Amino acid sequence: MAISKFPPFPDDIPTHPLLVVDYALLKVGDKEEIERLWGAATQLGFWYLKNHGLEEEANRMFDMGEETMRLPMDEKMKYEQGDDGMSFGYKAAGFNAVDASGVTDTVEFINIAKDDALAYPTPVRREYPSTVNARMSSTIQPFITKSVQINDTILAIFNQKLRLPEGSLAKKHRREEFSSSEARTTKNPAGYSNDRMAIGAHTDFGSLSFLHNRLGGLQVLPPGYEEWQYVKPIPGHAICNVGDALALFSGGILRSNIHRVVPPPGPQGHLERWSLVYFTRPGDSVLLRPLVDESAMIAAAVENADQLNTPVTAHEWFTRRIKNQRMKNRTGPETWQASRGTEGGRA
Ligand SMILES: O=C(O)CCC(=O)C(=O)O
Ligand SMILES: [Fe+2]
Repeated sequence: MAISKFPPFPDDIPTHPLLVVDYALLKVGDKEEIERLWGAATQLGFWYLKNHGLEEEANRMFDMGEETMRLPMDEKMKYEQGDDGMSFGYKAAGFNAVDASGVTDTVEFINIAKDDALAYPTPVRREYPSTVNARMSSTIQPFITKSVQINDTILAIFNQKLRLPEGSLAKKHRREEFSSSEARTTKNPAGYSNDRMAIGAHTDFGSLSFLHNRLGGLQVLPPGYEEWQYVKPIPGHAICNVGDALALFSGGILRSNIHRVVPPPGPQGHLERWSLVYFTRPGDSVLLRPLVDESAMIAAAVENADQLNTPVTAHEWFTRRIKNQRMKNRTGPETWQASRGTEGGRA
């Protein structure tokens, strides 16, 4: 799935520029690059990441996604997420709401638990379609292992910048503890009108998202803006963003920005759109609350930050949000409200 085979992103529609962060420089502790990352994570909460070294793995994940979505629908449905708030597995198009009125989403996706990929061939969270199992060792494990390494490096930088004791954020994302961390390959079929939301406006649930896009369609609503802005895919550049869990841990210093997905713009509009994300999320038992006891900087920030009235565990948080975006669980606009995170002010 080489990016060059797609028509270019149109040059006559406005896009929102993101800072470009060089992962190779982050890895060697380059101070200027760390400042650039910090600026991006605290202002918009989105940035491009170049030199991440995952292009090949990402291409193979797109192949896995295509193979999986080509399976007959009744086969895919054997691995559906279900209505109890579990994220792992297959989600059919139309099974989630995109807004409070109950308009349905248009994407299908397959979510693979980090825990299952790393424990393969022993299923520890759930079972997957044959197309996933066939690529677990060759494709999914390497993609997840490298994504985890990259996100761990970024978390260690945030740990230091937030003046937390060494390893504090790492302890909330331990490899050994079960979590909702997962890889997702998403397909949005062509043919929808350009204002039909593929994925409704949301903040990401977890700590860090690492996204690979080939076509346009991702939009952000930056602070102070009233109109959605496209984020232009750049070859070789991943798009990274902060999720609600890190925003909560940091007392709002790190920003979890609202975003959504619409069909690709202009000459890309007639194409199906594929995207790939690795979501780093805290361990299931971790409480989502500002780390005020561990950092004076966070304690000072927290007074004017969004925070949960009653802290919940990461597991409770994900279950509530995933469950309440499912159409099957919808009773009215309140169900959408119950699926929201920090984007509406106090969560
Ligand atoms: O497909 C994209 O560009 C973004 C997907 C997304 O926001 C998500 O799955 O949380
Ligand atoms: Fe997202």
